[in-house]
Amino acid sequence: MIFIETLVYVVRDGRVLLIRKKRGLGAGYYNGVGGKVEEGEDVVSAAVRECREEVGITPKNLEWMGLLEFWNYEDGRVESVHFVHVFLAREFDGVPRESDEAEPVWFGVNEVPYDNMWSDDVMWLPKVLSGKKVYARFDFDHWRLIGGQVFELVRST
Ligand SMILES: COc1nc(N)nc2c1ncn2[C@H]1C[C@H](O)[C@@H](COP(=O)(O)OP(=O)(O)OP(=O)(O)O)O1
Repeated sequence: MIFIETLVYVVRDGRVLLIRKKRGLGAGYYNGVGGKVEEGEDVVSAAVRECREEVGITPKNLEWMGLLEFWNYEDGRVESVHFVHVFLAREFDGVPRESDEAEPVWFGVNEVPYDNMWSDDVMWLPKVLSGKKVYARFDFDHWRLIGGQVFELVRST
């Protein structure tokens, strides 16, 4: 199975908005706000929709920060591939509220709870939160991280 997904990191006043995911893949972990892109939807519309659904806010002026690939293997075969577009939002409308999918929690950008997040996050999220664009690929075995590479994207002139 191949999935196109989004992750949005809302930042304001030195803090980043994460969700504690309540169900589905990664339940119990803190993560950015996001989910799967639906049929016929573009990635920005999907990112905005997920923010509205999961925490009741509308992010504005989303900044594309990179692409992550997550390859999950089971018994030596590819079980699923997830292409995840990452965005920063420095402005939003609304007040974050809890939903049946997610509990929103603000953290200082230097106090992100990496011990309670997907193990890949510490390898790329600090770069994104400091304004760097990234491409990364991570391999998992039954969703246990087994390898990965992270590249910073730079504009060539
Ligand atoms: C494996 O490493 C991952 N790390 C991080 N930081 N985030 C990940 C990883 N794998 C998936 N994600 C993110 C990407 C998306 O934002 C969500 C996918 O969540 P879900 O499968 O629950 O998607 P939804 O559309 O919200 O769920 P429904 O299918 O129930 O509507 O996780």
